[in-house]
Amino acid sequence: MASDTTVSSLPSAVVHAQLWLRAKVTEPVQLPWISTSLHPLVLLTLVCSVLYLLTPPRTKKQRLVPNIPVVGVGVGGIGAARKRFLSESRDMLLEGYRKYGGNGGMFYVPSPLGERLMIPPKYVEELKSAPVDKVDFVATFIEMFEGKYTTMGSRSTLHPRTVKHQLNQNLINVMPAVEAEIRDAFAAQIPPCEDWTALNMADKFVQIVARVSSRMFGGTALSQHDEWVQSTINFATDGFIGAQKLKKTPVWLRPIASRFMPEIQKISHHYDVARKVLIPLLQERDKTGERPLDLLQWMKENAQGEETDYNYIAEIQLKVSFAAIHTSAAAPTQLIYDLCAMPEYIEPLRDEIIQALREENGKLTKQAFLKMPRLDSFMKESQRFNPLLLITFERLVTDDLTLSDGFTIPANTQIGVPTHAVTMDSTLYPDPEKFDGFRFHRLKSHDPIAASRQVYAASNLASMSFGYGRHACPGRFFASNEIKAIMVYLLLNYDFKFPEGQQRPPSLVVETQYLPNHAATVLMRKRTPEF
Ligand code: HEM
Repeated sequence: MASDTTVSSLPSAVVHAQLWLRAKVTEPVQLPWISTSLHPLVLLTLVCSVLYLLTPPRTKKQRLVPNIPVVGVGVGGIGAARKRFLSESRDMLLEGYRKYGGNGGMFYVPSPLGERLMIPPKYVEELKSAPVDKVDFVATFIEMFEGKYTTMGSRSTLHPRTVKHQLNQNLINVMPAVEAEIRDAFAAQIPPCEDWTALNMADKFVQIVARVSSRMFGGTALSQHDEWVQSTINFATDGFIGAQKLKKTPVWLRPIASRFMPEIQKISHHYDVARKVLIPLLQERDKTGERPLDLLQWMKENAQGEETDYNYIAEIQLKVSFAAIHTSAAAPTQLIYDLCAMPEYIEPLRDEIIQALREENGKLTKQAFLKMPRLDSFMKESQRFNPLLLITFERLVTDDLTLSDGFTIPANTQIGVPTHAVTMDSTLYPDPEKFDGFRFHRLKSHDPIAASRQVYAASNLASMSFGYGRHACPGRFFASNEIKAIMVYLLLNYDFKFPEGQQRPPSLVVETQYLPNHAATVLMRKRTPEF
């Protein structure tokens, strides 16, 4: 058995993130600048003045609605429960939903952000169209990723509106380039695998998806630009680790501590790379008049006012990579783990793909995708068990908000839907604990009218992995095609299995995130593809 020593001996940024989280979750942050040789009094005065200038206003206090239960509070009180949420949110959400959420009830889950109010579907319908300044999507994101320091989160509408319109209208037009990039990225990332070869596929998929996404963002000028591709990957990882470190630092110290954190410092380097690579590309297009079908060009053409500044477009393009790469790379990772754990699904999926491609002359057309309902179903079932986010539709209610039945959500309440727990509800999903890879395919065949509600990219009250309402993920249709194209390539070109004795590796809970395991390996062997 061979092993991929060149790459697997260099753990990726995400592995670092996971190892860091495991190791440091209880460690206080060390501040090297504290051990200075300045006189203690001078030091104290200096520190106090800087803190006075930099300390943010105190965050407003949350008011809990009486009679709504708070789950998971045990002997250690609310403080211990909030800490527990960091690594046990999945269990706490399942407990809350089973006890109180099932019949449209509400509950709070304690978390470091405060007690989050889990709301029932009837309120989601009403809140999905509430004014954005009252039910704030971006504020939650900024809080979650310490956006004030990491820059994660953006109130720009340039990228959501461009993804929603131009990208979604061109989904099939971008596919040939996506397919070509998948072939190149696999060739670059996966060794020959003539015999079974142990690979860390979680890392490989991050690299592959980063290249494929970059191809859609700006063609080969981006997908073959290694510095850009690595920055798109590390921008997210640095933001994620930086945010986790900051969360363990007292609020009043964050303005200073953030300046000394290597991850936060690296974020500005990623912006430098984005500007260095993207601005000349945009200027070149001005000169030649070239209008390629890619996101960068569509954003350039959609931009208005301050958005037309190429610095702005470059920064936003980097932020799109945060939304697109680790999210989409998680899916094939979870899928290969599921297929290794349940190899009985491999041949039926392969057969379906071969048949669909045969009927479409070997091309991944829109029709070809429609002829792969089992693959779509398997992807959705895999996401039901291992979604990237355990809570979605996260919003901050900024002012007291009274709903049509008279219930008032107090100002400064973080709301959300316990999406994963909802998909484990037996009234919505029969036998929910059973992994049934083709359940959505059967549902679609029995009820063709409701079929669109059962597809991977669907967003409805029973299926909110991509969120819901005006901020529902606009990239989900592209993600669905991209992940399918990767799985088609994988299933046609490789056999795969777990090393002897290895079980399906569990996902890692980090607050509301449920991350694919980056420590496991998969044995890969090349096969002769039919197409
Ligand atoms: C499997 C992959 C993906 C998952 C699981 C995912 C998930 C999500 C979720 C849960 C939201 C928030 C929705 C809400 O709260 O209602 C979101 C928003 C967003 N996603 Fe995705 N996403 C994925 C891929 C992508 C891709 C490939 C792109 C870009 C091409 C993208 C672009 C965005 C943007 C721009 C937003 C913000 C929408 C807004 O501000 O209104 N996502 N995504």
